[in-house]
Amino acid sequence: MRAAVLGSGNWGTAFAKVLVDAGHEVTLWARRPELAEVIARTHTNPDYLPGIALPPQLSATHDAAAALAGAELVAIAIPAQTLRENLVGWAPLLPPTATLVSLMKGVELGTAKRMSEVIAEVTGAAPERIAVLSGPNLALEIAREQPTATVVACTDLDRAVAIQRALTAPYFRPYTNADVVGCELGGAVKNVIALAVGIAHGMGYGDNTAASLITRGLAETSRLGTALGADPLTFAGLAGLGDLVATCSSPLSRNRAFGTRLGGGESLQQAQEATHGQVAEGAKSCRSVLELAQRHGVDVPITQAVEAVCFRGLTPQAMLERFMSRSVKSEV
Ligand SMILES: NC(=O)C1=CN([C@@H]2O[C@H](COP(=O)(O)OP(=O)(O)OC[C@H]3O[C@@H](n4cnc5c(N)ncnc54)[C@H](O)[C@@H]3O)[C@@H](O)[C@H]2O)C=CC1
Ligand SMILES: O=C(CO)COP(=O)(O)O
Repeated sequence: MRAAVLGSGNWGTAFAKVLVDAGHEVTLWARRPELAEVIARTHTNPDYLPGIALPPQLSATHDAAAALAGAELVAIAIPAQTLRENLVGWAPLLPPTATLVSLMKGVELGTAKRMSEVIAEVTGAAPERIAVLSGPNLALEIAREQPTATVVACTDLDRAVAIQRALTAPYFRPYTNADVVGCELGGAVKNVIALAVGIAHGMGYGDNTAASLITRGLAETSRLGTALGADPLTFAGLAGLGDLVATCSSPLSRNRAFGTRLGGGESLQQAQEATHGQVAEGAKSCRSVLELAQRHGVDVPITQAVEAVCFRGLTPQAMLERFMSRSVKSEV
């Protein structure tokens, strides 16, 4: 199969390697011509995955038309909030029958749309042609070929199975799921919960606090997802609990690290500067996830508090006090 991966940051680059290792002909698109040149010449991506040897068969280009020509699978891994503007340019170049796979974990600001919804809207592609990949997929671990499971979600299950087969590599094991809404929401909301866990970690709190936030974060994600039509069981799976645990526990997570900075007393701007251009999606998607929840009348206290820390001057200390002083209730 011929595949294009649009976005050569951490995940786009690692995912392109998975595709090559699964036996495909892959071209990686980089926004900056100089990065495309370095990847093509050195078979490394020093800006995002230093020390990782990329397969020499992996092509890299700054020319989106060249990357997309003849592609049967197009995977997109750019910051969620830049998807719409980029897709407008890419849409005329997309092969008409290609499967479009979102690797992104965010909800669009302003519209509160999921990434697959933005793809459908801008490209006009039928939902059956659009798939979502989600799960506990820290890019660096996958680039290091550490055994990892993932989920391919598509409303067209035959297509999900075809993608699953195409992506299977010795260290990468995809499962299928027809619940696109649940898989996408699981991925987007866990970034917000990881910010909360990071904030608590930055304040010096330990594993009880983290596990409490993870578990109640999962409850909040399930509540929102169910209200939006997702299958509640999805949140017990890789795109729910799996990704939440990986992201909230790992020092590799940009969202958790971002939260740790906030909890340690840094401002939003300071934390943003420290990411060196790498994306911490939750710091933006907390606003669109909150909007989505408010539209559907769903209580999302952790998301609401994270949004307030990021944008309304709530202090980390006041955030934790707010959680602990909520009215007592039954767990389920
Ligand atoms: N890094 C990871 O472990 C995983 C990331 N994801 C998701 O994948 C998406 C991409 O994440 P990463 O690759 O990690 O991000 P990253 O920050 O490592 O790389 C982002 C890439 O997008 C490019 N970019 C930045 N602004 C752009 C713009 N305006 N237009 C076009 N390209 C632009 C950057 O140059 C870079 O190549 C995010 O939604 C993230 O949540 C999902 C699973 C795992
Ligand atoms: O989505 C991820 C792991 O599944 C990566 O999380 P971060 O974006 O927080 O690094």
